[in-house]
Amino acid sequence: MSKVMLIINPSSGKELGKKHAEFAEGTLAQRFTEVDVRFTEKELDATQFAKQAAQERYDAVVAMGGDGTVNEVITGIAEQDYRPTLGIVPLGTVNDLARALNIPTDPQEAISILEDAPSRPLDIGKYDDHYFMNVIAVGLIAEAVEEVSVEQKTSLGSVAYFIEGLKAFKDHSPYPIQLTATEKSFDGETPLLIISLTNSVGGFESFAKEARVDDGLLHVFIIKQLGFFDALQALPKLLTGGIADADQVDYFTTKEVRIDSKEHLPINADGDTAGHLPITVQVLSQHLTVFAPVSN
Ligand SMILES: Nc1ncnc2c1ncn2[C@@H]1O[C@H](COP(=O)(O)OP(=O)(O)OP(=O)(O)O)[C@@H](O)[C@H]1O
Repeated sequence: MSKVMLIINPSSGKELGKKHAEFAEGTLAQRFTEVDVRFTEKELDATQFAKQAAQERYDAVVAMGGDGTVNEVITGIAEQDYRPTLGIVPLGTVNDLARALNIPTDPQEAISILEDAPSRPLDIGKYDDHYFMNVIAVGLIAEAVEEVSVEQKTSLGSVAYFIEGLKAFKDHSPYPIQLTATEKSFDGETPLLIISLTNSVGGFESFAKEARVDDGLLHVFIIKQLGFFDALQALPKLLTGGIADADQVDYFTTKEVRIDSKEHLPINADGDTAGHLPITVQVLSQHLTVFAPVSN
């Protein structure tokens, strides 16, 4: 007897959740004896469903939705002693965790893989009582997220955020940040600070090319003051080479970092605004297991 809970956000991405539900249920039925399908109706439903799946010792919980839905599912199981294996069917715009795990961004293909994909360990991050699976950003990205319209997001995907971010570089002075970790301290100004668990940030799969999903590390990028054209020149590196070795970037890895500011700055976690500084961010090394194709 094996049980899986399939949690679907019907509003994610292009609202394709209902269309893919039947195929997903059928595919999971090849692997598990019982498939419990739940549709979310509002914020935190996915967290509550996933928590219940952990408490009732389901073998697996599959999140079908955008990064917000996957984050909610992870939040639901992270705190539990018994944690079901996670499955992901990406329906959103960015889908960073799916990219990092080599899970196809085509929903049908991602569903097919769940029939027999092996599981592998997965790091997640924690700050205060929040969890994240991909990225924490402080600074310009928060502005960019608010400026991007739904139409831009649908037609341009992650490039829309980059364009809005570039515009914001022109209009804003950098933010005062104090950062403290065993490996490094920083007290200065930055337009953008990024802490990543995986290689894919904002849909750019080469952003943190050193990062592995189970390396037990936070990858910290402090972008130094940039002009608009410096930022534009960084684009090829973003698309292909990774930005850790760019002149305008301070990069290090750690397991825990505290970030503070004399300003009341919002933070962005996995693409959504979530709380304010100060925060202490830590990695929970290999805290979850996740179904994913055999990685390269
Ligand atoms: N039935 C629903 N109708 C509207 N909103 C919902 C529903 N169920 C859940 N939600 C909310 O939708 C939020 C966003 O969902 P999600 O991130 O999965 O999709 P998305 O925004 O389209 O994806 P992406 O950000 O990758 O483009 C969830 O955090 C949740 O609060």
